[in-house]
Amino acid sequence: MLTVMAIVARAFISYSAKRGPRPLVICGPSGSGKSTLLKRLFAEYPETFGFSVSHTTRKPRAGEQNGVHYHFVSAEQMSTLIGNDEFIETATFSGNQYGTSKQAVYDVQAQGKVCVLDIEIQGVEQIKKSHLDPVYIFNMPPTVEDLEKRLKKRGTETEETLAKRLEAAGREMAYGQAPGNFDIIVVNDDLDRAYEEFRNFIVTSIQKQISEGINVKL
Ligand SMILES: Nc1ncnc2c1ncn2[C@@H]1O[C@H](COP(=O)(O)OP(=O)(O)OP(=O)(O)O)[C@@H](O)[C@H]1O
Repeated sequence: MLTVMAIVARAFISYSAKRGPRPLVICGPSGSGKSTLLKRLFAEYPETFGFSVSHTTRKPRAGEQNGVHYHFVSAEQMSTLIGNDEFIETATFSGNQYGTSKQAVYDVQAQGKVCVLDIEIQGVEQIKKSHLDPVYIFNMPPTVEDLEKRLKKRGTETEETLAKRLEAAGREMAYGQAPGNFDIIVVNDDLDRAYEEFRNFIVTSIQKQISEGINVKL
């Protein structure tokens, strides 16, 4: 019995090692500070992390390269990919479809980088059904009142979009705090303190993977 378990464990480790480092899912209400934390993380570890290249049905703009800025696809190709369950998350903005494919995440892993996925709850639910096996981080503000203040101060919202974001925040915070949904909940109260907790958790996880033979630069 022990031998079978050892074989299974070894097979799993070698499978993961081939795939590369585990992706990093970061989820949290709009305005909770995900971009702020990620920006600091990328600045501190410029070679460790990467973003996946999304698919889109919108036309390329001048200077945009297929496979670099986006994978540009037709609406028909997009539907086929969706039908084949290729995406972690899809969304529609002003008539165009966008999506993060599982393959795009594997491509980042193959470069020995930790693929960062800044996704919403639906994406988290999708990814839990996949084989991507990421590390899950939920980022939240101390209170919804703080969130409102920060979004107002950021100056990016109309009254309507602000109301929508705050309404979604209540649902998201309940999901984020439900037992078992995330590996860690980082409350973004004081930015320096929150960043330290965020960074230390990620670095510890990467160091563990390195000790298991995964190749990633830290
Ligand atoms: N700990 C903090 N204390 C005070 N303000 C903060 C803190 N963290 C972030 N902010 C500010 O709050 C605003 C929202 O942060 P940010 O844009 O990083 O959020 P986000 O979660 O990435 O939002 P979105 O999902 O809409 O992109 C920004 O103006 C940022 O400077």
